[in-house]
Amino acid sequence: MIVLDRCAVSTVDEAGTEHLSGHVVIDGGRVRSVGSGAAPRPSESHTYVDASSCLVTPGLINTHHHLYQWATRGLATDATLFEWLTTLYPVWRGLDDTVTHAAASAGLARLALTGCTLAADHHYVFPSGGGDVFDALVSAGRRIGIRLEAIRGSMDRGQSHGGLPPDNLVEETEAALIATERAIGDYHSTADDALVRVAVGPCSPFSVSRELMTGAADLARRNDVRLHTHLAETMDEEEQCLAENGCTPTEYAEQLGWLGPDVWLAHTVHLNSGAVKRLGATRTGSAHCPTSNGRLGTGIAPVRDLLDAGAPVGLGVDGAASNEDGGLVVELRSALYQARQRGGPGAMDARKALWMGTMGGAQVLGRADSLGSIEPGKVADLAVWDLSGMDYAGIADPVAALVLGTPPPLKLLIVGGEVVVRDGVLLTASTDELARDLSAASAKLQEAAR
Ligand SMILES: Nc1nc2[nH]c(O)nc2c(=O)[nH]1
Repeated sequence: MIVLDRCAVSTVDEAGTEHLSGHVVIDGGRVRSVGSGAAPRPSESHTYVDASSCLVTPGLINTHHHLYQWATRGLATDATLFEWLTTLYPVWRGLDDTVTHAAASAGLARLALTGCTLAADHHYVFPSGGGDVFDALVSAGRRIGIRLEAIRGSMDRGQSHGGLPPDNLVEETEAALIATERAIGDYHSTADDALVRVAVGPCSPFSVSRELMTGAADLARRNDVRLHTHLAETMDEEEQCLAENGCTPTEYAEQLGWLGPDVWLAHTVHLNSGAVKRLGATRTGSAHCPTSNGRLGTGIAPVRDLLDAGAPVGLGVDGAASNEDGGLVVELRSALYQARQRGGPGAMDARKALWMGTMGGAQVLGRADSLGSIEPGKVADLAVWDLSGMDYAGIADPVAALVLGTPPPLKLLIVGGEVVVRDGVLLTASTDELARDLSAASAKLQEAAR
């Protein structure tokens, strides 16, 4: 049992309940109580934490990532998405299970250290001869100790079929579907506090055939798991889709059965008003990736419009090859700034940004019944932000300090009642070791690409 006392609490519950001086009691991996004033002292043995000068929020939820890309940061820094991908595909050809494990471990560590308790990772590169890279990803998740939505991605449309990736990087359609179903059987858990869930994720319309898109949707629905892909990220994609299919990417997705409450789409930058309405009406989720969209110069997603239309929207860090920082908390501020650049100062406030990074993400990943807010009975995934010190001195509103101020260090990161980060230090792995393995993995990939 853990008692967090004398802290500000932003519960992110339906009513937006906050306590300027309050407490949270955690028992058996769940929230036992949350409220104002001093914590009731339990009679059972417990760990007492004086969390004054801290803000407790739900753990942040990252709805889109490509963890393997930690091994290829800093390349093609001034390119469009298609130029960036065609530069990186040959490097990713060298990916294997050792590189994936090192990259994913470092990426998950960075996420944990920036407040993330659940990360969705879209792994879509499976080079022949690379060993079991999906297994390496899941094992990295277990090592670092945050929850993982492991998305078994795929590509089957190489250049000889009009796709963007080289032929030597794509899988056969049927083989990709069989491997995806195997990943679900091996790793998916339906428990409401599951540490690992599996979703189905053909990569993007320009790297996946129509057959794989529809086959993946059938497979996911047969197995009752979620569906994920990239959509409407650039105008290049839209132009290609119009030329090939005579419709926009959103219309194409709908034709293939790819809108619905069990689907979430990464980026959704280029949406016309009809597309926004369809995503809202079908409750299709969006993973909004503001930093990556800025790094690749793809545009500003219509997040305010999507929320107003009733579509769930969460935040995504995206792969570290298009977001070298790789941290999650800073995405709260990026999302707020981008919404305001598009829609003016009333388009988003700090609390809505925090909502997107927590409850919005839980909705997008279909886990809002157990995660995303601090309420009795819910799973105890919490970030305890340390707002002591000069950087936060005198900022009256702790939520504004979190979203608009310097990204704060963590006093604690708690996943299902287990402490993963204490006083800014990751407890589950040595960051020196992670850095050493990551450097070796990056060098190995770049060497292989020469
Ligand atoms: N930002 C990204 N967009 C993508 N589209 C695609 O097909 N792959 C990617 C990717 O890795 N990052």
